[in-house]
Amino acid sequence: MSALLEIDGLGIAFGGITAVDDVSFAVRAGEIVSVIGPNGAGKTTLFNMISGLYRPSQGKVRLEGAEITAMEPHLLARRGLSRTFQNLQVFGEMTLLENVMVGHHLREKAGVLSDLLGLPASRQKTRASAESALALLARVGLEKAAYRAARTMSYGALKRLEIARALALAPKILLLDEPAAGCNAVETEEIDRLIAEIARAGVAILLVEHDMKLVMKISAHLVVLDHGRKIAEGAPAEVARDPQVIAAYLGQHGQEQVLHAEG
Ligand SMILES: Nc1ncnc2c1ncn2[C@@H]1O[C@H](COP(=O)(O)OP(=O)(O)OP(=O)(O)O)[C@@H](O)[C@H]1O
Repeated sequence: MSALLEIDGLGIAFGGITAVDDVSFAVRAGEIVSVIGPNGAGKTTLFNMISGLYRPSQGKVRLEGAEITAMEPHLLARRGLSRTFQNLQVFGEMTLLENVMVGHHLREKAGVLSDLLGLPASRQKTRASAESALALLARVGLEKAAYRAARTMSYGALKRLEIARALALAPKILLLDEPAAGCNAVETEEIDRLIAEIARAGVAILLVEHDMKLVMKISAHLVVLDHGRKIAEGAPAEVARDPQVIAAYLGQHGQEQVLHAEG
């Protein structure tokens, strides 16, 4: 099976300091790949390059064989790559449904102007996107709260809302930056199940996450960064036994979680 997303020698420097250096790996369709590493290793910077927020100073990104390096995020979304952010990016005063519809609109061909003018085609389109937004909320277990303001929801629910909004772009690959950060154990379990379900439906997932229990349980493949460089990659069990990875990141605690997740 050929790769869906190819990261080829990607790197970037800020003011002469290299944040990410010559990182390469691939993600196949429907596969869950996680990028792990200590704080400041370059994980979010890598995501920002892949998702078109930063222009890399070296290397290329390809989606389905076509080069997409430094392409604007809305064009990437149309090609099937969407992402969530480490910090919540929801609109508190809007309902959950409206929050998802904002994501859906990015994918629509008709412009904002026809919406503002309230043209019939646009009204029909709005109805259609409300229906699909409701279906997406159901997919993340939030359909009962569709008409509640986002600010009234728990943190874990809002993390799932963000995933629903990213799914509104009908991605082939979804980049999730710390989807379980700040979540309690129950919320993390829900996120864990949701990610696995999305991947089963054929959407590839590229994940940055510090919760090693979650990472080890759901990932097919791990990429380990340290000081901007890839120091290891492979199956979770393999990576967990790599002395360099243990020294740089996992330590004894993380390794125990891996062995536990395997068992
Ligand atoms: N816009 C920027 N300007 C300058 N330096 C930056 C910028 N973005 C990131 N960096 C630097 O790049 C390095 C990698 O940071 P990054 O946030 O990617 O790490 P991370 O692995 O995501 O860390 P964490 O786990 O804490 O989220 C850090 O030294 C950071 O200070």
